[in-house]
Amino acid sequence: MKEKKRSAASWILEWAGQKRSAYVWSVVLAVGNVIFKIIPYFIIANVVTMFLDGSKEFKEYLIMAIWIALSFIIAELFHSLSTSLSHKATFTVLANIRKSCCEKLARVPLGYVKDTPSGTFKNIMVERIDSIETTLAHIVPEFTSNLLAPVIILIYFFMTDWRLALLSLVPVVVGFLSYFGMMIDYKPSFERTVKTTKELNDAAVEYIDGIEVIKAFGKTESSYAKFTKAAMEYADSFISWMKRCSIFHALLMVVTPYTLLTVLPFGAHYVENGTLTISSFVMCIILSLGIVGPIITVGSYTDDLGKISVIVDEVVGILKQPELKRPEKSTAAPKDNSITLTDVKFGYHEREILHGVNMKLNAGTVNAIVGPSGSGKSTIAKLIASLWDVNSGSIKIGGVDIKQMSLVDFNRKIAYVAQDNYLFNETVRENIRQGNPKATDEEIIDVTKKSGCYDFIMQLENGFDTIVGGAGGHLSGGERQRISIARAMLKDAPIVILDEATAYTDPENEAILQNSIAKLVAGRTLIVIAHRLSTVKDSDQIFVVDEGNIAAHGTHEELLASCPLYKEMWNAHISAKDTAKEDN
Ligand SMILES: Nc1ncnc2c1ncn2[C@@H]1O[C@H](COP(=O)(O)OP(=O)(O)OP(=O)(O)O)[C@@H](O)[C@H]1O
Repeated sequence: MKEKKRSAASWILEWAGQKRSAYVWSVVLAVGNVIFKIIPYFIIANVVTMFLDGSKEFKEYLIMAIWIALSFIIAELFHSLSTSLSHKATFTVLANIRKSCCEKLARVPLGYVKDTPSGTFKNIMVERIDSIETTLAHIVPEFTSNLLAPVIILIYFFMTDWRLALLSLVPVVVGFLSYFGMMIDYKPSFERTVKTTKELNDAAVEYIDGIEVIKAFGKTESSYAKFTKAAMEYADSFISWMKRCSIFHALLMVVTPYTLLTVLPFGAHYVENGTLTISSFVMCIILSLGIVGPIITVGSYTDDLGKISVIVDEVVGILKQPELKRPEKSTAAPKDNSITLTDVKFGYHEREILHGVNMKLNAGTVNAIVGPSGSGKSTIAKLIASLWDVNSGSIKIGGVDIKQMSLVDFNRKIAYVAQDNYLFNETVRENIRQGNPKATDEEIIDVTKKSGCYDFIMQLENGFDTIVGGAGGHLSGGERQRISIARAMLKDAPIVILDEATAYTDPENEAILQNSIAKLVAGRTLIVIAHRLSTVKDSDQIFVVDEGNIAAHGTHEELLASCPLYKEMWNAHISAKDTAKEDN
């Protein structure tokens, strides 16, 4: 059955959580504000009537003036209390939306995050969520009060003189029609601006991320063509929308305020023919002036309500993404750290990449995955690391399907180091500490000594306190990899996956690193993906992947004897090494 679409308001109330009552109180106070804002209209009408009746009592006029002043003060008090409460609730809503999005991104398959340009998430989670702050904080009290005020005034207006009350609505109706004209294709127009804004963001992020390549290839002009095109479309989406709305908007702003256009001549006529008293006429003029302002304000908020609804839809779009299917609590505990893949099939999109992979990795052994580029090695590693879910088949750790394990328990089991592991723009020390937030400074130093990166860290400008730059940009590729390995080692997980984790390291350092890795992972289940076959030839077991299938597995010697593809790759590797030596 198709799930019923929830309204933006119900989502907002959910995100408001404990602060929901603040919104309720904000509305109650806003109603109080309306009542005290309307009272002066009646007092003024009363004053005019008194004056027309010939009253000359100064004291009475003074009391009326004091009541008017008091009403305004009380109305203002209610208003500020109301907006302050709605602001508190709104900041909770914004914080909760962002928290939910962040938590969600950690639970969805990596593919969804990777396939979406990072500018899109940033735009939704920062700018667009921010953009609803003012509206949301003001809309609750002010929309209520501005909607309620004209209704109360109109009821009184109809009781005073229904003919003038109806006539006063003529310009308001024209205003409403103009407003509906403006709103006819509000949703698609606004969605187009949202789309072009996203594209502009993505183009900007891509341009900045790729600036190194752009400069290196001298493509500055042609590469910002995409950005310029996005900027033009962004501008066009707003301009064409504004053009279409401008006539309706002008009508709305010009006609709506003129309730007097009908009330004055007809009122005068009714006084003339004796069907309306002068004091009622004055009252009607004052009431007609009181209707317009709030109606225009309500009109402007409906536009904001539309925006909020589109932004809530975008956030819900993220929150509704299918998650990795994992229980909150593990339903079984692995008996050891062996890994078994049974008939695993997987594709990133429609195209199947792995066509029924079977592997058995014994606990505490060193296992290598080798094969031609694009054959599916990293995909196997990522599936074992649970970054994606298999399409069919199963992956078991110690006899337990990883889908039966909670993400927390699973994460304790595995340390995964990729070729380009992300480093945060923090100190070297804090980046390594992410492997184990409870680690002491001594433990961090110890792991860097064991993984052979202590010396180079000490040579950095501020040693362990050196800030590594965005994505580790202040460090070389090899340095980033070594820090990533130290971070993974600090995690002390029983299963370690190294996916081309030493690819950027020079041969001399690679030997040191391999040595330290061998010591550090002793007793753990290790999976290594490497192009340099000499670094994995001593593995307990080597799996040869070819076009998404396991072509063969065994030790180096066994594969040399039985697997032509492995033999070919080995020979190519040896001759490349020899050529490199000769060149030196
Ligand atoms: N996120 C992705 N979306 C779509 N296709 C992908 C994605 N990642 C990898 N692929 C495709 O899946 C196939 C296997 O890729 P994979 O990275 O597993 O190969 P690999 O053997 O590790 O290659 P290499 O040795 O070059 O790193 C390739 O054809 C690749 O283009």
